[in-house]
Amino acid sequence: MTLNQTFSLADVAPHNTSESLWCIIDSRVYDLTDFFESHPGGEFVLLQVGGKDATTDFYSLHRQAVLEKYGSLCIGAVENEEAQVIRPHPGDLSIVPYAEPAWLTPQFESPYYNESHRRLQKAMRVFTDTWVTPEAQEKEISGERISLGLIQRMADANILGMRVGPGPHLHGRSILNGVLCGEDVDYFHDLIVSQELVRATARGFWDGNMVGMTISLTAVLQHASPDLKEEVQRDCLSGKKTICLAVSEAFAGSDVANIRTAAEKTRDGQFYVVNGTKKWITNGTWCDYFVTAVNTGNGLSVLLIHRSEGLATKAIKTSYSPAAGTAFVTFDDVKVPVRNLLGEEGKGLKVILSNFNHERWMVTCAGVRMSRIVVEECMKWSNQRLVFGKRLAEQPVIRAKLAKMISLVEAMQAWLEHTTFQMTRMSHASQNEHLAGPIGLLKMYCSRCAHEIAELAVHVFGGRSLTQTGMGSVIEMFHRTTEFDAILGGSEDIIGDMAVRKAMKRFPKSML
Ligand code: HEM
Repeated sequence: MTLNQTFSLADVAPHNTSESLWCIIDSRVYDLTDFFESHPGGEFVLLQVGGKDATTDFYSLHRQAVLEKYGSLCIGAVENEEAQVIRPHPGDLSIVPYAEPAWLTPQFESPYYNESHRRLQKAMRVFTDTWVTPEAQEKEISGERISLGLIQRMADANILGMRVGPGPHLHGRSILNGVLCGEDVDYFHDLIVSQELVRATARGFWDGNMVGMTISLTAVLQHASPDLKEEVQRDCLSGKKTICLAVSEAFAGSDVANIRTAAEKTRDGQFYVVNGTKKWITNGTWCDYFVTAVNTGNGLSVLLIHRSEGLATKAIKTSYSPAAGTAFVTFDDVKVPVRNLLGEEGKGLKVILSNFNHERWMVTCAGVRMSRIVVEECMKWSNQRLVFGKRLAEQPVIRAKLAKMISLVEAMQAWLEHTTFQMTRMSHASQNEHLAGPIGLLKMYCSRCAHEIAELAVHVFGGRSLTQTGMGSVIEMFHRTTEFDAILGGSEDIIGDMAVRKAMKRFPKSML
């Protein structure tokens, strides 16, 4: 893009044919001569605006990001005119109403966040805008796994460690080059990392971005022997190796107790021999370690299995991007040293359940932020789209949909923050005792709200919500994938039921 050269309106006007085609957008002059034949919206519309100011037409159909991408078409600026459109920079907060949670809105205060949270949010936003979003957008389409370069970058900044939540694994580590000490990390920092990373708006890539580690490394940190824990923590948090959770099977999803993958001890008692299959294993196509639920004959047990002879993975085609690395895993006489048992034999359910709260809460953090991004998209579109000669937002029916969406997202964030605050005040054991029910209900509520927001957004965007490119692409992705959150980490019906059963157990014995 060059703005050194300036043109008058009279200079631009003659360039209105296919031989030389210029137009003005927001005080900048674009030479479309070599572009108009490949324009995704067709040649005709561009020939119509040749030599003219096309600002209104352009912004009723495109986002500023299109101009950033095609910046090389810009040949200069219109003399004595100022640009009106705001050009975002990495790290910027959105100024669209309700696009940021209240604590990031200057007029409001929050009791939950201190200066360290604000520093982390700023640094995470710059990191996501600069390094994550460009790769996420590319890989979501190509379906390739996250690059080793980005994993390394996250490892160096200790973002990988942050993704497992607060704890001793972060002690002695500096987060994002001194923004925060690992010892000071709490669940609000954890929430910020999840909510900022998901802004890359690429659902398959988001799951591919180490979600497998988030939901499985914790089992190793809490239940492995000290030397195994040390080894795996070092491998995973340095980005050298990757790890995933292998629980669900064709035979057993939320009914974990029905798992058929079997582990039998060798006669010398040195190894388990594992046989069976696992299905829907996020990141499984490329992971090195598998935290695997197995049937040891005396109940459910959990083994840390290294990718080794007899372990094969195959990609499963799902409705979202293969960048998530969703796998079908086969274990064919895989030999696993007994030291790789996590927790006690036959008591694996405890190991699996011990991380479910954090997983469900993390899924909720991301889902709430994605819902807010959808609200932002709808607000922008309603403001820019002209229909029947008016902005979409001038139609009361559209405003009613926006009101519904905003109120849902604000309610979700408020309940999420309230729950997060309780987490900061409880030990891991107390969380398991007192928060399993409330987190289950929170997740259920948020996945229902997201479902409703997706439906409303489709109505606001119309046909554009069906296309994977252009203005409605975020809505298309959200509508296609948000329902996953009702399933991941436990189906919403089951966790809702679990929450009520837990509450009924605490019901007073005497009649009321
Ligand atoms: C620098 C100038 C322009 C560039 C680089 C450009 C680029 C694009 C791109 C990349 C798309 C695909 C959708 C998207 O990513 O948003 C698109 C769609 C479209 N463009 Fe342009 N465009 C330009 C100017 C214009 C102008 C001035 C008009 C109208 C007068 C126009 C009309 C359209 C239409 C009708 C579509 C299809 C949109 C839809 O159905 O959602 N474009 N353009």
